[in-house]
Amino acid sequence: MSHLEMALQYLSWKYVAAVLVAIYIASVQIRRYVSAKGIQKLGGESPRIKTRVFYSLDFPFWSTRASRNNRTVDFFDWMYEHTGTDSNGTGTYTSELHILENARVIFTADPENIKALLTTQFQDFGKGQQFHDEWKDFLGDSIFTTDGQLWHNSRQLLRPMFIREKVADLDLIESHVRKLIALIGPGDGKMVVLHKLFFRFSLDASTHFLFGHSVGSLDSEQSTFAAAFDEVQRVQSMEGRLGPFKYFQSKKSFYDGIKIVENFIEPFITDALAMSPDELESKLSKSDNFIQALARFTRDPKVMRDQLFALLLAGRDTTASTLSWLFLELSKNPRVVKKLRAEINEVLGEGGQPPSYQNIKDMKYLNYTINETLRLYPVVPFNVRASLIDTSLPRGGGPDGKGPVGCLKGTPVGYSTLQMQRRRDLYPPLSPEFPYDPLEWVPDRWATWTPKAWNFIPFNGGPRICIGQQFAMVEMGYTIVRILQEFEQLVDYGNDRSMHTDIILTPANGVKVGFLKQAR
Ligand code: HEM
Repeated sequence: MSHLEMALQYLSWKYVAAVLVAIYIASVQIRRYVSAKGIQKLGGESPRIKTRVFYSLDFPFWSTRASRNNRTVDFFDWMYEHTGTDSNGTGTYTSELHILENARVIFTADPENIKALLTTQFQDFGKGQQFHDEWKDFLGDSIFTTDGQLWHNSRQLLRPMFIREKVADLDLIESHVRKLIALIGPGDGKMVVLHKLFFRFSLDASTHFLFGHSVGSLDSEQSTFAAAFDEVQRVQSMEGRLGPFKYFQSKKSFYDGIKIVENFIEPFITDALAMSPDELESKLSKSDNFIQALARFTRDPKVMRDQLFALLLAGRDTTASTLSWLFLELSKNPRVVKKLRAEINEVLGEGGQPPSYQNIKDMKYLNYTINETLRLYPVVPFNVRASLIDTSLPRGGGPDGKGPVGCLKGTPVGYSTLQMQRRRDLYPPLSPEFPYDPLEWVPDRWATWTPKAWNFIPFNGGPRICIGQQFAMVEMGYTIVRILQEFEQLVDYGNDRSMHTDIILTPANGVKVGFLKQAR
């Protein structure tokens, strides 16, 4: 007879259960006490977000509901306001949630803290193990999911693919822009569901750039590849929001989607690996495709698969979504369309000549327009890092919020560029010299205003700054120029500016625009 069975002869089950519960509660209290002491030593806590239910179990419900209703920004505003922050500059834009027995998540929209996360304390914060584990089925050990040496290797591997000659391969983009313009139609003002076309366009351009072969989604509306990739992203993003409840979500469609994308990519990897390093070297040229270039640096198909998935995610929806927001705003701002067209005609003449890389770089108003879109609608609106060691964030802790915030190893820190770039207190006060409301889309503000360092970071900053920034700016600039060379005026079919936040920020109700060849 075991000791437990002997003890049970003398004790009732109720008694044992009560003792176990007491032990559990005591252990939770002890762990909380130890954590609190550790946090105090490193800095302090930021203001706590209070929810209605025990252990904040209702938080995942509220955040998921806000996302479903396209109210994520309001939800985050509520989070900060209810912990003493407002848009006049009161408070710290840093607060924290204590969830379950002893888990803690910090949220911040403070440029000082974001700078620490991304650059000054780069060694202290990274993607972290939990992020890696949550994303590994999708993005494997790619540049997006790793830290330290593994990340560094990926960055080294991918850097040569973004050299200027690759970035400036405008012929590749032109072939897809032509199809896009053909689908926009004859310029009779009829409604075009533009965001869908942009997503198809950027998928074609990205797959062409990455695999040397476009999936041709502009050729046929029903693209299995696009639907599969969208579904994988949807489930992945939902998982982050559901927190501890993620295990109740079915992931069948997620794994099916991954299989479809893998089956598409696999033959290209096999072909590239079938070439010897010498063959690949001799093929090296501007028209070399990305996979072949990658195969000169790695012969591991898994490494190639992971990096290609990461780049597909990074390169496709980001540019499509930014273009969607930009044209949504253009449809409401005919004055900006006129100014853009005037600049295009001044640089390229009225004959519709395609712009060069340098032309795009030199068009000031075009770049203001893209930057203004990335300011108000940064396509990666929320992001996360985790402390890799016991450390602290510089601001938001202590009674006045000016002290550091202690972060024990493994603490997730969510940061939001969207929230930060919309903070009124980070802009000059409205005046006759600066009449531009920060919450309005006005490209002209860039002529007289330069954001302070770390107040505008749509591509992130520091060592992990977006590797595709130049590629994206050129692809978007080129596309805008080509469309506006073709059409003189846009018609707004009742677009609204509500925002949907999945992994990226998209117009919640799409973008419906008419195009006119000649202004009415
Ligand atoms: C409007 C367009 C784009 C925006 C706003 C954007 C923004 C960003 C942001 C915010 C990050 C940081 C993510 C993080 O560290 O958590 C990032 C990383 C990255 N982006 Fe972009 N991106 C854009 C387009 C592209 C394109 C076109 C490519 C490639 C074809 C690309 C490739 C990457 C890669 C590889 C990383 C990871 C860098 C690293 O961790 O070292 N991006 N991007």
